[in-house]
Amino acid sequence: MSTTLILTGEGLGIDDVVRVARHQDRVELTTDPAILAQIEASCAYINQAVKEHQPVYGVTTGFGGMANVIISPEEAAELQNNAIWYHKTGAGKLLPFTDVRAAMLLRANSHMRGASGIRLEIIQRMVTFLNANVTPHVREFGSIGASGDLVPLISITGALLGTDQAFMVDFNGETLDCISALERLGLPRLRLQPKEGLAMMNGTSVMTGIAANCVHDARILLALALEAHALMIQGLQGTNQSFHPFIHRHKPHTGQVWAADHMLELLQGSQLSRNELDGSHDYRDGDLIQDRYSLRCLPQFLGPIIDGMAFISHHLRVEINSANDNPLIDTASAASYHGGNFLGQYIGVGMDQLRYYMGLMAKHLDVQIALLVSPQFNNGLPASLVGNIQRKVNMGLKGLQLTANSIMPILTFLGNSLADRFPTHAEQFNQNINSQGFGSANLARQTIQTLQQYIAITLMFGVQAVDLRTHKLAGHYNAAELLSPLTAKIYHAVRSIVKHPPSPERPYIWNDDEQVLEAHISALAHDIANDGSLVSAVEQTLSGLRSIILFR
Ligand SMILES: O=C(O)/C=C/c1cccc(O)c1
Repeated sequence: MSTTLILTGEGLGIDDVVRVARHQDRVELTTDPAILAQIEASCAYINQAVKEHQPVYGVTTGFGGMANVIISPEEAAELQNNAIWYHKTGAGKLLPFTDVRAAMLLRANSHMRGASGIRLEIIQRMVTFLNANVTPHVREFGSIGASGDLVPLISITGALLGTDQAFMVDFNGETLDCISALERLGLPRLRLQPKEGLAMMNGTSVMTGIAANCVHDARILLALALEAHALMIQGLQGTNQSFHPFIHRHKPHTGQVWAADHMLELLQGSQLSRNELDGSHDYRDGDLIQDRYSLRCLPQFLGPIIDGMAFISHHLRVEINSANDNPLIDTASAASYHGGNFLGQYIGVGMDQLRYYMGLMAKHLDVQIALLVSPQFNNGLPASLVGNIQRKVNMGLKGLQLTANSIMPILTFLGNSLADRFPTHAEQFNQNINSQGFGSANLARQTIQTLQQYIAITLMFGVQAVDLRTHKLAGHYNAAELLSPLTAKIYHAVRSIVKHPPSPERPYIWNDDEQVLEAHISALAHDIANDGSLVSAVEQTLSGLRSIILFR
């Protein structure tokens, strides 16, 4: 259901950003007189400072490493408008429009805090663009995340104002130059007044918008990964004893305890996994008395990822609701302060962490797949999870594992940090520390899209494994009858997306030449990326995560 979001500069959540960016929820600026008066007062402060020749960075001086240049009142507006031209230097592919929409929303929200000295008319223009589905073209290279996302934000600014035809937009699916777009919207072209160029470009909104979309997706992938593990544990006939509350009470890290409790919930009622919560140890002929680490230590391994995601989400939310340009105007004290809220280090470090965690998650799932396909470790299932073992020319999920094995190393590679690789010489050594937050967030998007493919594959392994285990235990292949009620939901969702409904006669994959697995991967990954039925099937896991990862 579409709602209207009111921007006040506070209280905006990650899910709000996603609703506007991806689902076209409407946006309005608050009509709260105190907030509007504050915005006006910040503009009045700037105009006065210009008139009185007061030394204020970027208002009556040049920018950055040229801040020693004095700017006269006559030149003050020109300084801002000129910034649009020399920052029109974006390179590479266009950013997804959903990320640019998130960026415009966050820039407007930031300005509503009334500390930036920008007119309401320009803030409103971002909202008009959002509601009319007009999205400026922004390129993937150009920001070092230090003085904010200067180059990407200027692409937005030039389009909003109609500075030149070189600034292009997507107008509801049509590519247009910004001047034609403004005509269609019935809006005049605008010029910036003193400080407004800095207010627009000197902030973290693009990297933060990308990060919000990525964190939303990462939470879904974490939920799906937990459910895939639950399927695979049942496929391997693992025990629930490793998740016993007694164990985790004695090492009560928040994420670890939650993961253990949740695995118990996910496995509850399963007739495939071993129920040993009473402390019994089900000795199996010649087999290990306890599960291997990828099963037994799951809460200890995933716990730090869950806690880490909570940390990232918390700081992302603070950034979303921040004034992040320079200088900031304190109208109550009739002062302006030179600082550096535009340094996107929380985003840079946060997105580095996010990619690192996603890489760890993939590595964990990859080893679970390896157990499943290896008769030495899979507790009696066929090699490579072959369905029809009567047919010798049948290799099962061998090719699928190769694809998984080709993706996992890329995900762990993408887990490398970027924030520590900053150029100290940037912008005449003025921006000599910089966050690389924009680059890190762009890499995070790549991680998310790659992991969506990987999780799709993981689910295919989980589903085939539980069908084969069901056959071993019950003599038929319909795992839905023996799975825990919670994991039966994701099982059904997978079977329905790949258009292979459960059957007592045969597992998901019987003979190699009966289906194109590539098409299955693609259909499942598409469903995940679009919050489809797989995401609905794991709602209980998502809502559990919501309780410990700040989800708003
Ligand atoms: O040092 C600062 O506060 C800002 C540097 C800056 C801002 C805008 C455009 C630039 O080229 C540098």
